[in-house]
Amino acid sequence: MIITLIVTHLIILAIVCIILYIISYLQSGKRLEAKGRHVFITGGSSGIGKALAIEFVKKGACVTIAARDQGKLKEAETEIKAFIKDADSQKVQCVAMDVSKDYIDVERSMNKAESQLGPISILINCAGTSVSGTFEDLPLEKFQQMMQINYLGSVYPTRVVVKSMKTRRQGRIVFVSSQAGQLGVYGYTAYSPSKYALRGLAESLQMEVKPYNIYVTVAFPPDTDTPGFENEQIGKPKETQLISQSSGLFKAESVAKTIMEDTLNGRFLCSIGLDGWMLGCLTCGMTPITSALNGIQQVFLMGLFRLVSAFYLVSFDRIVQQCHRERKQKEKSS
Ligand SMILES: NC(=O)C1=CN([C@@H]2O[C@H](COP(=O)(O)OP(=O)(O)OC[C@H]3O[C@@H](n4cnc5c(N)ncnc54)[C@H](OP(=O)(O)O)[C@@H]3O)[C@@H](O)[C@H]2O)C=CC1
Ligand SMILES: CCCCCCCCCCCCCCCC(=O)[C@@H](N)CO
Repeated sequence: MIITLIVTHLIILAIVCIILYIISYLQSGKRLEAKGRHVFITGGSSGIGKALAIEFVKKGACVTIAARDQGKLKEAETEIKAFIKDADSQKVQCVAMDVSKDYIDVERSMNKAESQLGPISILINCAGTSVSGTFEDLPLEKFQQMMQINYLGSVYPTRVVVKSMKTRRQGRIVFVSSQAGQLGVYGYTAYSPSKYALRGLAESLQMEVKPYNIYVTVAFPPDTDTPGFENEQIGKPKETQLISQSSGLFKAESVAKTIMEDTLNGRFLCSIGLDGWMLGCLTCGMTPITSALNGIQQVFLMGLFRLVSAFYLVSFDRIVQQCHRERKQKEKSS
């Protein structure tokens, strides 16, 4: 009796695995080799973007980094060039542009980069910034600024490359969201929505461009030790700090390695770390199933992770209550 039960379960499990394997095979792109490709990275002069540039150069790619500050760009360019393997075929260059202001300017800068290093095969939208504070304390302009830089600043560069990627029937487009684009966090009422928006964009765009052999990846990094992260600490509410800490602090290099691998493998969802993996399974929704292993994990673990999330939510609630009490006490004593 027990043996029949076990065998039946194993058969069902095997069938689920086979189905998910077939689905993932149909949905993911074939691996793209980075060697010789032109990789365009916005926000490539610092933090995660710079680490990505280094990883791609190590793989033999040609890289353009884009950001606003020319001085920082030049410094990063020199740093990245030190990782070049084949000086004859590999080039690294930088372009100064603001991803969020003027579409025509973005288009002009990117076309110029393409005239030098060839058509862009991989676009990484990494330029972004964050702001934290309570909803009523955040200046209203910040809500607009976050959407302008983090969301529209990814729409514009993507608009520039899609047409030529479609014609060439090849390409990868990456959006760097955040774990704060998977769950709302105290203090991130302006930042979180701009990162959630990227996922909506990524899902819709993937459906449109798949017939052209273009694959979209959306990455959800946790706190990562970068100049941007350091800046963000100033004025960050204690609640935001403590809640974010639950998924740890990662190195830009390891975040970049994971993003690069998932991009080259044509994976839609890219999670970093153990909590990132759990969050990815829990919030996968209707995202394309591009890895059989991920699909199987999602099917079998989603319910369990919902239970795990309840414990996290209780601990977040405690943090908020505790900070609230502390603040009240401070107000009283002053
Ligand atoms: N570090 C973290 O904890 C996490 C970061 N992220 C996301 O990862 C991305 C990179 O973050 P991180 O490496 O920490 O950031 P950094 O602040 O270290 O680097 C940001 C980069 O983006 C560029 N940039 C910013 N605004 C613009 C703009 N308007 N136009 C062009 N370039 C711009 C900056 O250069 P310049 O100022 O010269 O323009 C810089 O090169 C961001 O989108 C961030 O939201 C997600 C999760 C966690
Ligand atoms: C099964 C359920 C598991 C749940 C795990 C939950 C962990 C949530 C932590 C929230 C982290 C938010 C980090 C934002 C980082 C960021 O974007 C800024 N640093 C930008 O600069």
